[in-house]
Amino acid sequence: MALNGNSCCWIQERLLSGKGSVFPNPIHRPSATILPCKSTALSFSSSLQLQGVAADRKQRSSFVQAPAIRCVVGSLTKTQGLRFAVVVARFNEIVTKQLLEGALDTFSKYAVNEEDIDVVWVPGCFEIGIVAERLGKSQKYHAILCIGAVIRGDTSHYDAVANSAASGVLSAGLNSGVPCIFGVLTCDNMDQALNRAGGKSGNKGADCALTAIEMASLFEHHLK
Ligand SMILES: Nc1c(NC[C@H](O)[C@H](O)[C@H](O)CO)[nH]c(=O)[nH]c1=O
Ligand SMILES: CC(=O)[C@@H](O)COP(=O)(O)O
Repeated sequence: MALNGNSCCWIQERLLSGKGSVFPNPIHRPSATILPCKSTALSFSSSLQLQGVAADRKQRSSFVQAPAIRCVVGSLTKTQGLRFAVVVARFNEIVTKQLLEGALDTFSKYAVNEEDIDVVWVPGCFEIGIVAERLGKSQKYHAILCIGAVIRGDTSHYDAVANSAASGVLSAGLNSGVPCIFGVLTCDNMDQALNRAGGKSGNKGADCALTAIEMASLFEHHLK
């Protein structure tokens, strides 16, 4: 088990303090050799001698400090300088304009500068993917928010449009390397759609704007 400088110093401190060994259990000695950092090599060997002394005097109860797990998450409060494109479908505009309004309100609430937001209108959800990919590849934006509403009709056309929209947005993100957020409603009727565009079920456009901010921050502040 290779240790970093911090854990070597911790082990040295623990041994010198006589608080028992640093191995979790005498019978479970690590098979790998502990590799102390060079600066503590000599003092480390004397520490191991102390370990024997300490062990004679006290019941061994010890633990090994695992290296800290690094957690990475995008921020919702570090939006300065983040640029966004919003691709919105005109089809079912009574719904999509409310999704767009929810998204823009959220960007404003989280201090995204208006001059850092571009809105691009397309005819329908089927056209979102190719436009999102073009915007992503332009490298002008930190995230692309894709907004639309696919509402079931009398035929299976719904499935073609809904599935194409989803795969189009996914491909745009993967191909451009810029987060593309799926803010497309897929509903059985207009009531379901309106309820999710500012009605009793909230506003999916606002929700996805938050996702866009977090992903833009994750990529810009942590994954470069
Ligand atoms: N039925 C819906 C459509 N249909 C149009 C397609 O998106 C596309 O514009 C057309 O097939 C030409 O390529 N679009 C929606 O956004 N929502 C629908 O419910
Ligand atoms: C999702 C659609 O394309 C749909 O609105 C078309 O309606 P229909 O299936 O009645 O032609």
